[in-house]
Amino acid sequence: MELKAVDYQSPTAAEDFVESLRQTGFGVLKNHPISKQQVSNIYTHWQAFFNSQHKADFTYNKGTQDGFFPQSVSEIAKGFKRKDIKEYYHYYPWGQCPAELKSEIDKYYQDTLSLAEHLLNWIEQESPESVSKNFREPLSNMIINSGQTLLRILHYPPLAGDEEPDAIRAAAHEDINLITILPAANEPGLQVKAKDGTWLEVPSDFGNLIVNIGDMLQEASGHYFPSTTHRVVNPKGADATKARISLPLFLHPRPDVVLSDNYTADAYLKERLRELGVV
Ligand SMILES: O=C(O)CCC(=O)C(=O)O
Ligand SMILES: [Fe+2]
Repeated sequence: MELKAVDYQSPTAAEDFVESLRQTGFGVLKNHPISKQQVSNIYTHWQAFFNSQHKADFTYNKGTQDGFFPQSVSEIAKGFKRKDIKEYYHYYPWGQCPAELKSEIDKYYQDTLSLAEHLLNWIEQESPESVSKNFREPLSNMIINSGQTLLRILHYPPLAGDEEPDAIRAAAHEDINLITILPAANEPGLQVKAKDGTWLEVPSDFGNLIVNIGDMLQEASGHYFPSTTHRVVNPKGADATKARISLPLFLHPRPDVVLSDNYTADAYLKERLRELGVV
């Protein structure tokens, strides 16, 4: 298995991209409409935020889950015991946000949301009839005005050397949502699990956009699209002293969207968050 970047402008882009999602759960796009300058500005500004004490003023709200999550409450992936070596901020347009960062991050959120609608149309259009006939509404419709779509700004601090031996930046997991859109981070480390169990590097050339299938689209497609396990490994050697910032947008359906005979989006999310011990 190999992950090749698909040219967003190519006449066969939809077909090539969806074929990659089907085979690997991941698709990589180049030559896409998200501005690199915008992404690199966000990395710079949020790195400064994570470096400042100001972040503690935005500690997450327990009920609504928006705001800053310090390393001490960072996630433990399903089936793992160690906390990931990361801190992060959950941005929702309705949630708390430092005033000086708001307009930039909101623009990115809205731009990427529009791109997501387009990519969900590609996915639907390229799905065989036997799969798409089970979608209860157009996929791109599911994310409109959902209020649940989450932009996570992740900061993986430089390694200090005193980490617990088996702790990693992000332990192996699957995403819960429909699809995730992620600009290549400023440092490598993201890996995806191939069907044969080996770990493959996701091409991290700055400017690539990485898209992956989450559990909700796997469920809605009757497992036609695989929600693939991925992780972020620790840097070695000289890279250990480098921080890494990444910016996944987790596209969530409206809570009332019916995913399958077994689940609405709301019931699915609650079940998964309970398993993770988040609610
Ligand atoms: O940091 C990354 O590259 C990926 C993060 C991720 O997989 C997640 O937060 O779900
Ligand atoms: Fe993930």
